[in-house]
Order: sequence, then C-alpha cells, then structure tokens
Amino acid sequence: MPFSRSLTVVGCHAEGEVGDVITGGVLDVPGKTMQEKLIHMSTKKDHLRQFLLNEPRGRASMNTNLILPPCDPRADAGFLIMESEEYAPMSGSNIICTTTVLLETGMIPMKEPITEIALDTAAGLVTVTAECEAGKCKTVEFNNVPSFVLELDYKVPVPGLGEVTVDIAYGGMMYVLVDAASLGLRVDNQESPKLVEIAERIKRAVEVAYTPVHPENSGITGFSVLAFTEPVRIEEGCKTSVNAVVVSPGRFDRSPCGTGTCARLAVLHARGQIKEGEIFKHRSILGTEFISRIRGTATVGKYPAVLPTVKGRAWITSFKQVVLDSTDPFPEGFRIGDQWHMPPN
Ligand SMILES: O=C(O)[C@H]1NCC[C@@H]1O
Repeated sequence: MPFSRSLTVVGCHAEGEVGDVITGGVLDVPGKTMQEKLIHMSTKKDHLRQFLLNEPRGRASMNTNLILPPCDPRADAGFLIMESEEYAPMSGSNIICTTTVLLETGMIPMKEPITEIALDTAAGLVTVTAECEAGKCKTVEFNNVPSFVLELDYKVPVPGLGEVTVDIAYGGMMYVLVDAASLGLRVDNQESPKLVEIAERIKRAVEVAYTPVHPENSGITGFSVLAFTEPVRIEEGCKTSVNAVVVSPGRFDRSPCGTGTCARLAVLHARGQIKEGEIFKHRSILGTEFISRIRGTATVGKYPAVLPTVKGRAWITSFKQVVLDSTDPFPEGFRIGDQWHMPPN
C-alpha cells in the first residue's frame, strides 16, 4: 500500500458542532501533563492537526480530538482538542463528542443508566456524567474547570466601529463577549457573513490591546473565540439566551459552545444576573441547546470564579479510515479563501 499514514477516526457532532475523535493510529505523545502534550503537539507535530482539519480531509467548521492515556491518575482517559487555529485547552462540544465516542465504542465500559468518568485535559481534570440507555449516551454533562471574568465593560477601539465595549472571560478558553445589540446586530443566521467579519475585526482589536493570561497556567493565553450574546430571557421558567460564537479563523460554532457557556455564566454571575444552582439554557445560532448551571464558586488567582456544569448531546456520524497517500502533493492539506476566512495580508 502506498499509504504513509492511516488513522482510525470516529465522526461525531455535539448539538451540530463536529468533534471527530481519533481512536487509533497515533501513539502516546511525550509530556508529563496534558498541557505538556499539547505544547509538544502544537510546536513539534502540528502536521497532525493540519492533516486532519485542512481540506481535503477536513473543513473550516470542524474539530478533531485525540484520545491519549491520561497523565492524571484520577482520569479514565486524556484527550487533546484540535481546532482550526490551535490546540484548545478545553472545549465543551468536544468533551461531549469524546465522551460519547469513548462510551459508545466501548473504549471505556458504559454503565447504564449512568456512567461517570473523569477526563484529563490541558485545562485540568473534568468529571463527566453520561445518561446511557441501550448502548447510547442520551446526555453528557461535564463539570468544567473554574471559569472567571478578567474584565467587564472593557473598551476597545475597533476600526470602522469606534469604541466597542466587551467582556473578557475564561471558560476553558479565553473569550471576548460582545452584546450584539450594542452594535445594532442580532444573532441571526441571515446575518452570518456580517457577524463573522465584525467578530474577527473586534477580536483582532482586542488582541492588540489586551493579552489574557490564566493566573495558574500561563500556557493558557490569547483569544481564539468571540461570543456575540443576546439578552437573557425567561422561557418556561428558565433563564435562556441565544449566542453565536465565532471560532478562528472566522466561522460559527454550530453548538451553543460549552466553554462559551461557562464564560457567559461567569459574566452573568459577576453582574448579579444568575445565582448558583439556577438553570441557564444556552442556544446556538442553529437553535440547538446546552443546559447549564453554576454548581459552586471558587477563586482563581485574584479572580472570583464559578464552577460551571454543562449538559448536551452528541451523535456518532461515521467510522472512517483517514489516510495519506505518499504521493499526495498536499500532506498537510490546504485552505482556500472561498471556504476559509483568510486573515488580511
Ligand atoms: O463547545 C465548545 O467549547 C467549543 N465548540 C467549538 C469551539 C469551542 O471549543
């Protein structure tokens, strides 16, 4: 066979957001912690991420997860999250996909009606509870790492928009949060190209002005996501809101975004708009939903933090063998501006 690489991948999506999972073909990665493994992969071996996420094997709107043996002895498995522009420390849709694949393929034994596991991530240990029935994960709920606000009402000059007010918060990734209405925008699929373009413009402006750094893990720094938020409404007795998360290099998260939901919970709590234990339903631009709540509070460095819990669902879509023909002229794939938001020169 002329193949120089062959990977076993299970296709999966969580509430619309693709989070494929590599279940074979990659040996363990050097590193004593998942953060060290993340650094190793992103600096020394980034071709795996390029190979899987770039065209022709991947596309702009997808992620791929790499299951690894855990470093933390309390964990059942470890995993690294590959997104278009980076290895993310943590991701909600991706942990829901990874748990679903681990349990539905039997890599970790499923216990019905409830399976509890712990997953080692670059952001820390995350415990997960899956409701399982007839071999299927009906829901996956994860207890995310402490999430906190770095800045409320931070003002930043944005070319073409003037001064824009944003919140900056951590929910497993660093977020810029913008009230869509403050810019005369609505979270609406019809407005997608405009929302994405403006989001990327704001994100670049915030990046110039502010460098967020996690106080307990300086490796977690920089923004890759911006969330446009809509106000919180009461629906069927629950606090509910729509949001649209723009992931670099410029496309919507199809899910309500797990880490974005945690960052939003931190902001809502800091503003006194949500209390511990209250249910918060977060909806995506696709209309799908994550159900979340604050299970407690903590402190991270100088920041008051919330402990968020988020629940969603995932579905396996394929079992595939992804290969590299040794004569393929694009061993790391490619990106074209008709499908990928290309950064300005
Ligand atoms: O759910 C999340 O947290 C994410 N979905 C894709 C981008 C973020 O990692």
